[in-house]
Amino acid sequence: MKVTVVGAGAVGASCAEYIAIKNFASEVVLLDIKEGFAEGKAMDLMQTASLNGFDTKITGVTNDYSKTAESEICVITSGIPRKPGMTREELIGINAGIVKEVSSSLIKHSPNTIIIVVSNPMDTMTYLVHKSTGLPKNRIIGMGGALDSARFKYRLAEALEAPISDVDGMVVGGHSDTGMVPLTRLATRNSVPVTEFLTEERLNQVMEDTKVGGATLTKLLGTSAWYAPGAAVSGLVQAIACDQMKMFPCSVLLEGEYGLNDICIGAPVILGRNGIEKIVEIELNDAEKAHMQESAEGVRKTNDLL
Ligand SMILES: NC(=O)C1=CN([C@@H]2O[C@H](COP(=O)(O)OP(=O)(O)OC[C@H]3O[C@@H](n4cnc5c(N)ncnc54)[C@H](O)[C@@H]3O)[C@@H](O)[C@H]2O)C=CC1
Ligand SMILES: O=C([O-])CC(=O)C(=O)O
Repeated sequence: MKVTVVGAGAVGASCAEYIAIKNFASEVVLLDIKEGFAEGKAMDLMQTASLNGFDTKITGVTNDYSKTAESEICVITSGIPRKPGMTREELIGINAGIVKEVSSSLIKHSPNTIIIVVSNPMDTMTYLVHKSTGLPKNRIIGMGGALDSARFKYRLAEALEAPISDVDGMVVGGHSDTGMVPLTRLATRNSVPVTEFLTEERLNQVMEDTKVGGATLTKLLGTSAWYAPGAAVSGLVQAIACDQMKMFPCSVLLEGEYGLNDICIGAPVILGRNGIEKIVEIELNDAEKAHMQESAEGVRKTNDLL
């Protein structure tokens, strides 16, 4: 299994590291536009192989797409990250051009690849890849919900004073500060709804903390996060590579599901060898449906800027 990661910056390198540590891929190609940067990151990571016990071969290349040929999965992390005080949507001006060019170059050398879009504003960048490449919808996946759900579980565990492994929960909707829809009604601690343990007020706080998870880290770090984003991408890559049929919320082109059309937005999907094997439609209550519609309006506004 050959995987290409475009962008050897914070998220791309973290993603390559987690993929290698999980030891399921034969090769990871890191590609960056900055001369020598991906080569340096790849060499540094390869020097952890004997320490971390992995056999995945990581190579770095400067903008040479011929080295990415026949990749089964390509991850796009190239583009600028936000700075404190910015929204993800403000990145569209620079990132749209990068994502369009990168996806086209990848497909030239790997026509059968599955693309995972990470660059922000992610839902709109995923939609852009759909519109500009025409790849089948099962082969274009946006990563946001897997990360947002991990942050949701972190916040739920904090509120419950429980270990994170006791907690389950999912975030759907757009990957934005206002558009995320954390499904508190369905979140559980060991199969017991968290609503049994937490007040509505505390759950609302969990919800709000989850939605601004990326902004909170951006304020602390001066740039956006990379460890959890890298780990989340590696989870999607592994589910596809190992045909795990695992369920993750991902940004996916909807055609009627959740009452939405012609939009990429976070919804639960099953990931396996063909990429998106199935979109899972769960029954939302009226409030959740309204949040999802509001979230979609936000994503559409950003899509209109393309
Ligand atoms: N979807 C999500 O959940 C998340 C998305 N992100 C997004 O991922 C993107 C990357 O973030 P970081 O890694 O922190 O940024 P970074 O600045 O550390 O790395 C980006 C890399 O992309 C490279 N690059 C720029 N143009 C390129 C091109 N045309 N071809 C190849 N490489 C190119 C740069 O040289 C740089 O090394 C940002 O847009 C950020 O907002 C970040 C975290 C989570
Ligand atoms: O916050 C950002 O800009 C990066 C991102 O998407 C995240 O960490 O959720």
